[in-house]
Amino acid sequence: MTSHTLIAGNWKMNGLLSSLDEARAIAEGSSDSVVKIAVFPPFTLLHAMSEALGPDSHILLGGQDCHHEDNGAYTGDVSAAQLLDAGARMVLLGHSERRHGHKEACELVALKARAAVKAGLEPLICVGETLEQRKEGLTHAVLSKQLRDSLPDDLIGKAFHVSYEPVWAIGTGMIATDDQIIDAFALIRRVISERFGDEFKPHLLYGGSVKPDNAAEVLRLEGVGGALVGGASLKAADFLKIIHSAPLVHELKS
Ligand SMILES: O=C(CO)COP(=O)(O)O
Repeated sequence: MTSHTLIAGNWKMNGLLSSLDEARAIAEGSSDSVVKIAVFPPFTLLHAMSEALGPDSHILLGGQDCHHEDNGAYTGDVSAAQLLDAGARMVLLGHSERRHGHKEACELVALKARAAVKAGLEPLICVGETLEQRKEGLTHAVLSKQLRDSLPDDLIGKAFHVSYEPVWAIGTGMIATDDQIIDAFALIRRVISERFGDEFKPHLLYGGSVKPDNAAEVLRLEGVGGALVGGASLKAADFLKIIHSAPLVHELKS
């Protein structure tokens, strides 16, 4: 069984209205690609980007986080329904910059995932170990716990995605080795199929220092269904090179 490769760009806290030109260039440069493409701009750009790309754009948009409640007195937060309203179809959850920078626990990520699917968004849930945890031989234990506790039962039967992003590979230029990625993906697939059943095969992405010159190698690895790209998604020229180096489809392994 095959599925379209998903190439997603996480703009993090980057981008002003002037950056919409990059989004337009990404759309124009990929109009003939069957690779699934997603961009996660900051909240401030979501609606403007949705308008700039138009209602029939092949680029899926997503928020970088959402609150777990539908609405209420949560100053500074954004709900899943508000993201949808602004043009998002997806939402990033549990990114390590939130798990570590904002001390977000797995249980909170699970509540957010529940709110996301309830609102009709596809969550893209990130997991990954720190360098310390890897050095201590805890990678499997950390990933298993994050997957077990961050994925609510509400995801059963719903479209969602998981990205393996080793914390030490994010923004460092130090991409994980093929063996490290293959090993982590085998574990992630096993945990997800134990939890959701063999039939269920979400997109599994790799993230962490994916660049135009290493994307093809990562994306050809067994079971890698796409990439979640940070820095190299900010410039259309770089992101398009990654999109064009991706296989159009990948095998879904059980
Ligand atoms: O955090 C990431 C994507 O979510 C990866 O960031 P970089 O591609 O900049 O390493």
